[in-house]
Amino acid sequence: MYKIKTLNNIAKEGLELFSDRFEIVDDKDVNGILLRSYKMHDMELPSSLEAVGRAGAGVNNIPIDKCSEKGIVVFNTPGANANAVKELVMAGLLLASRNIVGAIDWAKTLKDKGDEVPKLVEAGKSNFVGPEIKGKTLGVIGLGAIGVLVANAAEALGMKVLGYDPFISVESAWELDHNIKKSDTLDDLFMNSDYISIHVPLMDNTKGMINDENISLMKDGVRLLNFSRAGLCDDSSLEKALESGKIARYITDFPYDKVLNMKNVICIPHLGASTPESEINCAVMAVNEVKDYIENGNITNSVNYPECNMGVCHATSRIAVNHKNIPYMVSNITTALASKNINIIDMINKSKKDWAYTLIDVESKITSEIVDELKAIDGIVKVRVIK
Ligand SMILES: NC(=O)C1=CN([C@@H]2O[C@H](COP(=O)(O)OP(=O)(O)OC[C@H]3O[C@@H](n4cnc5c(N)ncnc54)[C@H](O)[C@@H]3O)[C@@H](O)[C@H]2O)C=CC1
Ligand SMILES: O=C(O)C(=O)COP(=O)(O)O
Repeated sequence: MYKIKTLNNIAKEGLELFSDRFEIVDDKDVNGILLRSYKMHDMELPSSLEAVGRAGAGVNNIPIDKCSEKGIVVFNTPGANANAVKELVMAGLLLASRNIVGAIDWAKTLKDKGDEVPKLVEAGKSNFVGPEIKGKTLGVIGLGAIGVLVANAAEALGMKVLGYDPFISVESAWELDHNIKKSDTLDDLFMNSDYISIHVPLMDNTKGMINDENISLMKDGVRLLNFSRAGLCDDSSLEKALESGKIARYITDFPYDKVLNMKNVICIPHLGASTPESEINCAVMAVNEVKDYIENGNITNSVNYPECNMGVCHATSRIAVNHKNIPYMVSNITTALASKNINIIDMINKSKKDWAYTLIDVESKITSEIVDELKAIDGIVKVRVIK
C-alpha cells in the first residue's frame, strides 16, 4: 500500500482519484506528500518519500535542492489556478483605482442615521473619487500562466498593456493578445506604466525586485499590485514610496505585520487561488502527477526532475533511477544490469539542470541485490522498483 500525507486541505475531488493501492495517512514514513502553502523547509524528509505534489504554482515553500539530492521529485500544477488569480487581480486593479475599500468603510459609518443617509451619501461621495482604468497603461511583469491572462483581460477592459518576460514560453507567447506591447527592459516598463502587476516566482534573482532604484523610475502615483509573493518587494523601499505618494496604492495578496501598518495598502488574505474551481483543478492535477510517478515512474510537471513518460509497464519489471546529471551514469547503470544478465527492453534517460532520471523496463525480476548494486553507484540518489 502506498502512503500519502496531506499537509494542507486538498480537495476531495483530487484525493478520490487515488486507487485502492493508496491510503491517506498521518504517518512520517510516507511515499508521497500533497500540500498547498505549508512551509516544508524545516521538515525532516523521510527516506521513504518519493514525490511531493504542490497543488498550486509557487514552490518557494518546498526545499527543492534538498529534495533533488534525496531523489524526491517535486511536482506543481502549472496554470491550474491561473484563472482564479486573474479574476482577483482584475478586482485588484479596480480596488487600486476607485477607493472602493475606503468608500465602503465610510458607508458603514452611516448606519442608523435614518432618512439622512441618502443626503449624507451624496455629500460625502466626492471624497472617494478615483480614476478609470480604461486608456491607462498596465505593466505586467512575468508572462506565464497568470501574467498572460491578466494582460489579455486588462486589454479587453480598454487598458494599454506592456509585458516584460525575458524567458517567455512559446505557449504563453501564442496566448498573448496581439495588442500587448513587449517591453524590452524592465526599466522601460517601470517608466511607462500607470499600474504595475507582478507575476513572477519568488527566487533568489527576483527577491526584492521592487526596490528604491526601480521605484525611482516609476511614474508618480503609480499603483502596484502584488499577487505573487511578499518577498518580491523590498519592505523599506515600499514603505518610503507609499509614505511619499510615489506609489499611490499597493494591493497585495500577502499581508504581514509591517505591510499592514503601511499607508495606502489594501491587503487580501492570500485568496488568489481560493475558489472551488481552482482548488479542484489543482488537487486533480497534483494527485494525477503523484499517482503516475509512484505507480508508473512517469514524470509530468516536475520542477526539479525532467519530464519522462513510458506509460504503464507491460514488461516483467520497471526500475526508476534518480541520479546526478554527470557522465557515465547510463553506462554504469546498464553495465550493472548486463552483469546480472538482465536484458533491457525499453529505456528513457532525461536530464534537467543538475539532475537526471532513467526509467528502464527489463525482461527479468529485479532482486534486492541488483537494487543495492545500483544504489552503490556514485551519483545515484534513489532507485525504485516500480514493478
Ligand atoms: N496569489 C495566489 O494565490 C497565487 C500566487 N501565485 C504566484 O504567482 C507566480 C506566477 O504564477 P504562474 O503565472 O502560474 O507561473 P508561471 O511559471 O506560469 O509564470 C511565471 C513567469 O515568470 C517569468 N519570469 C521568471 N523570472 C522572471 C523575471 N526575472 N522577469 C520577468 N519574468 C520572469 C517566467 O518566464 C514565467 O513566464 C507563482 O510563482 C506564485 O508565486 C500563483 C498562484 C496563486
Ligand atoms: O499556487 C500558488 O502559488 C499560491 O500562492 C496559491 O497558494 P494556496 O494553494 O492558496 O495556498
